[in-house]
Amino acid sequence: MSEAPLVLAIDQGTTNTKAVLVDPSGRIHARASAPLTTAYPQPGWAEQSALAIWDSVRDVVAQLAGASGRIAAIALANQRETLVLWDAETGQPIAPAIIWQCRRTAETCARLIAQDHDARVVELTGLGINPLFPASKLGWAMENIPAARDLAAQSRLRAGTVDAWLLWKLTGGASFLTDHSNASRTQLFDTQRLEFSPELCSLFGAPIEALPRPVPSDSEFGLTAPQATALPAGIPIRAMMGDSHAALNGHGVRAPGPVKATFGTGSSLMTLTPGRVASSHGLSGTIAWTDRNGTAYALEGNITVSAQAAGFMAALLGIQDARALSDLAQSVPDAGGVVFVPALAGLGAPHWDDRATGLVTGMTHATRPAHLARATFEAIAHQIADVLTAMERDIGHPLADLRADGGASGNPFLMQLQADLLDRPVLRAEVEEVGALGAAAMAFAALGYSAPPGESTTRFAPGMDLTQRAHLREIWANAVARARH
Ligand SMILES: O=P(O)(O)OC[C@H](O)CO
Repeated sequence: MSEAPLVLAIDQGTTNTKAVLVDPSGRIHARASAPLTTAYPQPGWAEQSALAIWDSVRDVVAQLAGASGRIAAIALANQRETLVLWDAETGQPIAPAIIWQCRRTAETCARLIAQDHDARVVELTGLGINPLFPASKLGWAMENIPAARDLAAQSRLRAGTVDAWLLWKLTGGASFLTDHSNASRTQLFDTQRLEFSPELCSLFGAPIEALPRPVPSDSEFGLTAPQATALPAGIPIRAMMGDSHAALNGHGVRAPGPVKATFGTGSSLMTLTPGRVASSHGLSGTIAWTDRNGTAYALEGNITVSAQAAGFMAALLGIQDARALSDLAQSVPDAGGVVFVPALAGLGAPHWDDRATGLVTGMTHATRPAHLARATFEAIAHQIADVLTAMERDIGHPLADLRADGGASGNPFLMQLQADLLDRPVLRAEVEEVGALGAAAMAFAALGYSAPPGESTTRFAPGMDLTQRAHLREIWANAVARARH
C-alpha cells in the first residue's frame, strides 16, 4: 500500500516561522521552526527584514525537505497586514517590511477619520481606518520611499502582504497572487465584490497596479521553482490564508457559533458570521476564507500586544524569559492590586486608540516583581475578555466557551486565568500548530480529501469567586481608561 500524501504547511508568524508535515487525517509527522527578529527603530514603528522572513521559510522547508517525495502540496498561513515592497526585476525588497504592529501612519489615519472617511471605508472593507492595515502603510511608502515611486512609474513595483511575497519567492516570480483572507485585511479590498477597490486605493494613495491578484484561499497558486528552496521544482501551493483565519479552520470551525483566540505576539479572536457584518462594538468584519463552498465571513477582534507583553515584562524585570515570568507570577495568590495595561503599540480592539501608552497602576510599598508578573498574565486575559464581550454584544447572545491556540496557550496558568476572568470554559487545542493545520486542511480539501476533525482539546473550567472577578475586571477597566488619557 502506498504511503499517505503529506502537506507541508508553513506558518510564517511574527516571532518565528514554523512548518509541519501533515497527513490527511491531520496527524503531524515532523516539525521545524526558525526564529525572527523585529526592529523598533522609532517609538511606534515596527519593521522586519523581508529577506529574513523569506530565509526563515527556506530554513524550515530545508529541515523538512527529506520527505519531499511524499509532499503533495504546500499550504501557507502567515502574519497578516504586513507590507512588503519589492522590485519585480531584481526580486529584492526595496525597504524593510512594515509590519502589522507599526503605527507610523497614525497621524494620516487620524486625519482621514477627521475628514469623515471612516464610514465609507468600513462599508467597503469591514475595517475601521487604522495604521494596523496596509492601506495607509502603502500610501506612506509612496510618499516617503523614492524607490517605490520610481519602480511604480516603471511598472516594476510589487506591493503585497507576506503571503504574496512568499508565494512570489517560492514560485521564482511566476505567481503574484494573494488570497481573499489576506486581501481582506489590507483595507483596500472590497469584501463584497472580492476585488481591490480603486476608490480606496485613491483615498490612501496606494498604486492599485502594484497589488497582487486576489484569488480564493484554495486556489492553484503556482508551483515551486527550481532552486527556490530545498524542495524539488513542481510542488503545487494549494492553500494560502492569514494565520488567524487558518487557526479558525484548524479548530474545525465550519459554521457560525464557536469563537477562537490565538495567543500569539498579538491576539486575534474570530468567529464565523452568516454574512458580511459591520461591528458596532469596535471589532472588524472580515473574510475568514473563500473556497469551493463560497465566501465565509467572520467577525474579528485584534489585540496589538498580547503574549508579547510577557517577554516585555520579563526583560524589564531582568527575568530570563516569559516562562520564568510565569513561574514568578504563580508565587503570589494575586497581583496585589497592580494592573498592567500593555498598550505598548497603542490599543487595538475594542478600543482602537493609537495614542494609548503602556501603564502600571496600583503599586504600593508592598508591590513586588511577582505582582507585576501576575498582572502581566492577567492583562493578556483581560484584553481577550474585553474582545469577547464586544463580540457578544455584536452577535447579540452569549458565547458558550473560547477555543484557544497559539504559543502562549501552552501555559496552563494563563489558560486557567483566562477561564476565570471570562467566567466560561476555555478549550485549548492540544497541538500548538493549529494555524498550520488549518492551512493544511484547506490544501487537503483542495486536493479532494475530506476535512479532518478539529483538534482535540484540554478544558479549563472557570473557578474564580465572582466578586473577585468583578473587582479585577473593574480595576482593569479603570486602568485602561487611564492608559487612554
Ligand atoms: O505573528 P502572529 O501569530 O502574532 O500573527 C500576527 C497577526 O496575523 C497580525 O494580525
